[in-house]
Amino acid sequence: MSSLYIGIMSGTSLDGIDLVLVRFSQSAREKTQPELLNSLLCPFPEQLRLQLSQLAQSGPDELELMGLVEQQLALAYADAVKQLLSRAKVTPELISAIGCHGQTIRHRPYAAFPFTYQIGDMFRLAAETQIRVVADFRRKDMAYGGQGAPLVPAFHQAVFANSSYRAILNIGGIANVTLLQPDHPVRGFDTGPGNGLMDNWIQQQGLGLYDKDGQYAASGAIRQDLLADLLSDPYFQLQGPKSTGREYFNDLWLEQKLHNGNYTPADVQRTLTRLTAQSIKIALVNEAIDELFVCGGGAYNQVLMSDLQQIFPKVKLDQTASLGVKADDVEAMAFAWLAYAYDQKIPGNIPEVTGARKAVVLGAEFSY
Ligand SMILES: Nc1ncnc2c1ncn2[C@@H]1O[C@H](COP(=O)(O)OP(=O)(O)OP(=O)(O)O)[C@@H](O)[C@H]1O
Ligand SMILES: CC(=O)N[C@H]1[C@@H]2OC[C@@H](O2)[C@@H](O)[C@@H]1O[C@H](C)C(=O)O
Repeated sequence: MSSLYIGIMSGTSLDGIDLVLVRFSQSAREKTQPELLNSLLCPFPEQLRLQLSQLAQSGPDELELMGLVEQQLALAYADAVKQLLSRAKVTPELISAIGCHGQTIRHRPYAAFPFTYQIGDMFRLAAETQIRVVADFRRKDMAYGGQGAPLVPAFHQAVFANSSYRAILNIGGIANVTLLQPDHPVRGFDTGPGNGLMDNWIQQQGLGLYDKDGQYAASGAIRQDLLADLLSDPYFQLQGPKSTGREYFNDLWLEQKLHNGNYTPADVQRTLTRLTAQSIKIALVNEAIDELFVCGGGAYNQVLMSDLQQIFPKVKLDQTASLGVKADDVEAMAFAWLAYAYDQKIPGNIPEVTGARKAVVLGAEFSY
């Protein structure tokens, strides 16, 4: 028995929608490797990207904007699904479900009443595609006292674990790491900023949406005083479980750190790149990892990758592509897997990772 699932991830970078078409065979309990059949990245229309970015921070009339944006987002997801199906030459009735992350617009695990919001009208997505949708994966973990993030570690364990001490590092807008240590419970947490601060900074300079291959950072120098200031944030010293978001590591956070410092824009970009690498080192300082596999868009930033190799000289550093899954596809595959896990009644969270009181099946179903 095999079944087809679609995974949809649109993450904190707001670069667009990552989709995958995956085949699962038998039960996931039998360590079946999910087979990637097709994938697609659909950039957000500019207006939608700007609105999502606006919603990720406090502003006027947020509810009205959220209502409008949720519908447009669902339509953008549906359009992307149709493109994927036509590329793969597969019809909707062959798909068991879409696992859709939705778009995080607020993540507040440390609020008096912790909450997390992923938007996108999943009923509209189901109706538009005529495929059932499994979504809203984070809130059940939170209901059991967890952070609601990160959720990918269970998938990383299912697909990437072997007999060496492996860390899987996702560098998206925010960065998160999974520690796959043989004979130990899986651990994982958000290390802090990934590409998000770098993206914001280069956008402010009017030099594009992101620092392609790290070329802009390469034109600057690391400013040690600024780096020390950035690393003085208490988040970096917190032990896991911990998670964060771009409502914390954002322009305002950076502005406060830059205050009156006299840094060239290129030096700031270079220092932010080092910040991502250095904060990952702080998180892993007591871990004798053998291998570090990187996924997420940050895997393509050559300056960041070479910083990581410099900081972890003895560790084998590579992209997850060398394990068979392209850097861009890992998160979307994880959400296809979470939908599959929902159908198989397999818990999607790991209590050691999120801090939840127990492992539970995550998600909710939206029928068409
Ligand atoms: N060629 C490249 N060079 C440098 N950076 C790149 C390149 N390609 C992508 N990126 C970076 O990767 C980002 C997108 O990464 P990704 O899609 O993994 O993030 P996300 O899934 O939105 O975020 P998160 O994992 O936090 O939810 C871009 O915003 C950009 O900063
Ligand atoms: C609340 C939220 O959307 N968190 C994201 C974000 O992006 C990276 C990091 O912060 C991670 O914790 C999480 O995404 C991945 C998919 C996760 O849950 O594992």
